[in-house]
Amino acid sequence: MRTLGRLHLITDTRSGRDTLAVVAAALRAGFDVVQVRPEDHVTDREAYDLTVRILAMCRELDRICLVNDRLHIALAAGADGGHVGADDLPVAAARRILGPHAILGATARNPETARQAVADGASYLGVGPAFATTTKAGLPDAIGPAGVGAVAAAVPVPIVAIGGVTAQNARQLYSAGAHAVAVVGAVSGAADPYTAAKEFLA
Ligand SMILES: Cc1ncc(COP(=O)(O)OP(=O)(O)O)c(N)n1
Ligand SMILES: Cc1nc(C(=O)O)sc1CCOP(=O)(O)O
Ligand SMILES: [Mg+2]
Repeated sequence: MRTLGRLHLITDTRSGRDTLAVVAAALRAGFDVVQVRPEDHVTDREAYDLTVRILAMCRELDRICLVNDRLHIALAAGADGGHVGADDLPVAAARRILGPHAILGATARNPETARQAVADGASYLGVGPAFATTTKAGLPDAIGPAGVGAVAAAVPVPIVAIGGVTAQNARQLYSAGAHAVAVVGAVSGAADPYTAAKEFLA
């Protein structure tokens, strides 16, 4: 299994932005992982086409490409793995589908669910919301760096902190024990996504 990088871009297919241009900017700036996260209304065909194009961009720069929720698309496109949460396939089922070598992320918001997800086959955990976010509705309250750190201390796999992450607050999450941060709005919603992505590298 490949080493998981420390900066993950999650695509934003909502904003009317050019998703591919944002991905290109983030990769050029040095982001290590792209998670393709099509909105629920996006058809499988559209999601597949988007994944194939983003995967090609990742392959060119030897970066990792994951697919959120839709594991059949991850498999069909030949992506490096996928990510599942509470409303998706159970982690053990996702592992069976992706096979033993794929990267499999699972959302975990506390140490107990984190331990279970790892026992079921997760190779990394998405932990959040670290800070308040408007990108996704219906999330629980932010758990802060301390909540992220509590999960990191409970499991031996990399923790990817998500939710309200900016270039300014990312350091707090790494210090708390996160291996990586995952970002939507701070890059996709920026006037200049390349400059915004570069700020994370600093
Ligand atoms: C790295 C990372 N962490 C958490 C999530 C959220 O996954 P999930 O809870 O399944 O919610 P959706 O993203 O599917 O709306 C994630 N995608 N990535
Ligand atoms: C998709 C998602 N999942 C979260 C979770 O906590 O599970 S937070 C989130 C959205 C993150 O977007 P932004 O970087 O713009 O805050
Ligand atoms: Mg999901």
